[in-house]
Amino acid sequence: MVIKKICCIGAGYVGGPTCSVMALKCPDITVTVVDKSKERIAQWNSDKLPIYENIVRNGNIKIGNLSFEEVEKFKYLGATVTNINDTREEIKHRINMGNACYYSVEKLLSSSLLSKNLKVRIYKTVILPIVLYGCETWTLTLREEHRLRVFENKVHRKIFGAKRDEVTGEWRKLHNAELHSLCSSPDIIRNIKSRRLRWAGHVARMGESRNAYGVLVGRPERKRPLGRPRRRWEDNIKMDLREMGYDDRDWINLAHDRDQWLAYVRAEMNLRPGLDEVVRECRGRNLFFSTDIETAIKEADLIFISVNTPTKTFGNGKGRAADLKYVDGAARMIAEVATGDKIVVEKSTVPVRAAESILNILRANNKPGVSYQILSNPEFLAEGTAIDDLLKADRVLIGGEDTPEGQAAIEKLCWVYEHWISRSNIITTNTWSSELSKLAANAFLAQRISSINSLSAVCEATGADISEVARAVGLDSRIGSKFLQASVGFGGSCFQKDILNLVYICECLNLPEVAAYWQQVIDMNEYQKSRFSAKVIESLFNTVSDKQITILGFAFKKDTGDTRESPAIHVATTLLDEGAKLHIYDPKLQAYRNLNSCWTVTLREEHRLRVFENKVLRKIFGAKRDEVTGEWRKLHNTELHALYSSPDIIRNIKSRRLRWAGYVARMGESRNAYRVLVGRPEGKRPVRRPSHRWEDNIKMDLREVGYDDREWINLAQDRDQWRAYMRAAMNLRVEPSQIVDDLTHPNVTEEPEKVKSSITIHSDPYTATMGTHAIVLCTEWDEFMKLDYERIYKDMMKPAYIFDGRKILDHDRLIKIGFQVQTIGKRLARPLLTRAWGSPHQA
Ligand SMILES: NC(=O)C1=CN([C@@H]2O[C@H](COP(=O)(O)OP(=O)(O)OC[C@H]3O[C@@H](n4cnc5c(N)ncnc54)[C@H](O)[C@@H]3O)[C@@H](O)[C@H]2O)C=CC1
Ligand SMILES: O=C(O)[C@H]1O[C@H](OP(=O)(O)OP(=O)(O)OC[C@H]2O[C@@H](n3ccc(=O)[nH]c3=O)[C@H](O)[C@@H]2O)[C@H](O)[C@@H](O)[C@@H]1O
Repeated sequence: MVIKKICCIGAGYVGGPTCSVMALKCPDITVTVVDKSKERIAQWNSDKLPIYENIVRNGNIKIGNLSFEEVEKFKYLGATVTNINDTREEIKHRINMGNACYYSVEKLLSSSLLSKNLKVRIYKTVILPIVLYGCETWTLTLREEHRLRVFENKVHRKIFGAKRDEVTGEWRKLHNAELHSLCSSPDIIRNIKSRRLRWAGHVARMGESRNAYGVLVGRPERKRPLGRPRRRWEDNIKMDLREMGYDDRDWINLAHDRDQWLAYVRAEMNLRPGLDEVVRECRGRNLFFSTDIETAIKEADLIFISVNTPTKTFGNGKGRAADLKYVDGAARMIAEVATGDKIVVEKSTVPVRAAESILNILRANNKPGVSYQILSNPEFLAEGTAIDDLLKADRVLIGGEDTPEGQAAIEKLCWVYEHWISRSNIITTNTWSSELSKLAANAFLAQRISSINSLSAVCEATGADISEVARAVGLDSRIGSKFLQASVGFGGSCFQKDILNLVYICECLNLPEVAAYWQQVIDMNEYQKSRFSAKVIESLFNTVSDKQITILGFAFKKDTGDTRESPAIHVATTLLDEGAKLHIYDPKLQAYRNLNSCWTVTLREEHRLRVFENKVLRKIFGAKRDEVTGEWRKLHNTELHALYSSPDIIRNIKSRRLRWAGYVARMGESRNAYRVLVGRPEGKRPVRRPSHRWEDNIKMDLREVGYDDREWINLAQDRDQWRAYMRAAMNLRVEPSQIVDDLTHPNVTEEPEKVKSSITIHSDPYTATMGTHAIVLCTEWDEFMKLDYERIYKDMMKPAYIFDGRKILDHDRLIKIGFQVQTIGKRLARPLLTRAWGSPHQA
């Protein structure tokens, strides 16, 4: 049996990315990810994935005394330059030249005497330079990128030859995905982007005396013609930089630092695809997201269980043991619907010997003709770098039974991974070792953080600097430098839960000393979070009651939208308990909100309607006295929404639109309105993106409330169901609720209403810090390093405090601006305030 179909139960942080990479790298396998949550599947099937991871006009021209005739195009150093900087023609010409060269060496490329490596080298040294001549100045559009890729794929196809189809036995051309997995070097577009960046840096450093620089920074004087401006070369540069996480607009300054710029040029070449790109490439081809769990299980040869395994909140082992109810549920579902032989793979992190429980469930419900093999294949990816971790995994661990059937199942899973991971990096063990290794890996990683955090307290008490200690220790190759970054404490959905689980297992095995040893890793983390929160309160003269405090960053680490077990929750809760008013800003949680509203087509119209509504509401609720300046001011939009509890104007429109849509859908064919809805225009569609239709709006509104089936007209026939969707659309909150939910969860507070009234979520770091007494930085987002702290300082209450829980800010600069700065594991000189409070944490 070769694996043809894979099903993965659980479309979360593990299931989604893992299967996307599998689909990318295994074009011969169909991968279906199923989940019981309709909303999650709808997001995976939309453009907004549920996980965030982590580019001259008329008239003669006069220069000085010289007059130049305007021409439409001319050749300069062999490249065609046009008057409207249209590089399409030049790119076409270059591809033609490349083709001519390709045909002259075609025989070599298909020769059986030369190795594939040598042929690839011929392509890179003979053909590619001809195509890429002058590419540094190209402005690429998607169409041109496509043409260039088609050319490169043609050459690669010649080099790598045909493939015998496993099903039909016939020879066939290699698919693009197969070509990409055979070709390890960066593709032609990466090459162009990297060269373009190198040239851009060169031009930016040229200085004002040079023409090329003048063209770059100069702005044309005349009025811009109507219509969307065409993409400029500089836009390409900015887009390329943004792809690599540099979103500052002032790239010319960046280019002056040659080393930094070179790092970007190199990074461009090595940029791997993000989650969005991988999903976009595979979805609908061999990657599917669905809620039809039964069919996917029935059809699959191999089933991954990637469901969540949270800490138990009840019964035996409450607060420590892993809750296996979702794993159980998935196993029962498999037992119920499976037909034929299945390999069931535990991807979720589970306690040791969990495979046994799964097997018991499957065997107890055994049906004739069905047999199972259970494998353990834990996942080691980290959020935010999932695709990279999956593509370049240090190791893949597969545990199975030491029986011929068990070994055969291991071989089959190895075969899947061997599509992109070398065999030497695939380790096979017995099932229990594999399960324990996952818990052990997380425990070791968390232990390092707790170890360095424990020493950060010693540093603060002695004057040592934890960064220097970490560096000195980490340079010992036996220790290594990773995971030695002192912080406000580790968070995330796994470290704490997995170590608690390990502790519980040890207790059950009557190994109390081992249990106590690992428990200490968690205790140290709790101590670190409490110590940091206490430092904030103490520094603010031991009271934060009614003080405004800004929390910068709420995710448990940068580059993720996940807030599970985030240390920010601990810090925020402690401050709220002490009566503080919190203003919270997190770039990612904000971005989610922006994307949310992008789902609605006519953003401009929505904006106009909201502006109108806000004007009326402002009149109704009047002005507000500013707490800082004491002056009367207009209410901000967020304040208006907090005061106005009914659904806003857009919700109203969406709900009414759905009501009408249901009505039309039920009209029947005799009515014109119905015919307009279902009819399709006959003529050819004009070339350009089709404008959004009313029906698209309806579909989007439905998707927002979790209905992703395309057959909405059928749904509308059921009046009750339709009404339920209409109501849902009316009550959908657009505001991000994740932070509020985290802080009002019953485990966190007994007074959710009080908490809600004490927190404000901001969409901008500057409004979040306005009039605040202190800033507490909880997540190490890059954006926080680039904020305008002079501006922030001006708008804050004095003395202005910053507590850097991630050690990422330039403390000397902040102190110069006037801030009182506190961080982890280091005493900072505080020139303005010399008063001592008798605390060892105070400098
Ligand atoms: N988040 C991470 O970075 C990593 C997580 N893990 C482990 O992987 C497992 C999954 O973690 P995440 O993906 O973060 O969880 P998640 O909570 O993001 O996703 C789990 C998904 O499973 C679905 N689900 C639960 N029971 C189901 C059922 N019976 N049928 C269909 N769908 C069902 C849920 O609706 C949810 O969408 C956990 O055991 C975790 O410890 C392992 C490595 C990394
Ligand atoms: O089993 C899991 O779920 C995963 O858990 C972690 O991945 P993740 O939790 O996504 O994130 P990490 O990068 O490990 O960070 C965890 C926490 O530790 C903190 N941290 C990390 C490193 C460090 O030096 N200091 C530090 O405080 C981070 O800020 C974050 O709050 C592991 O790194 C993954 O290998 C593992 O697969």
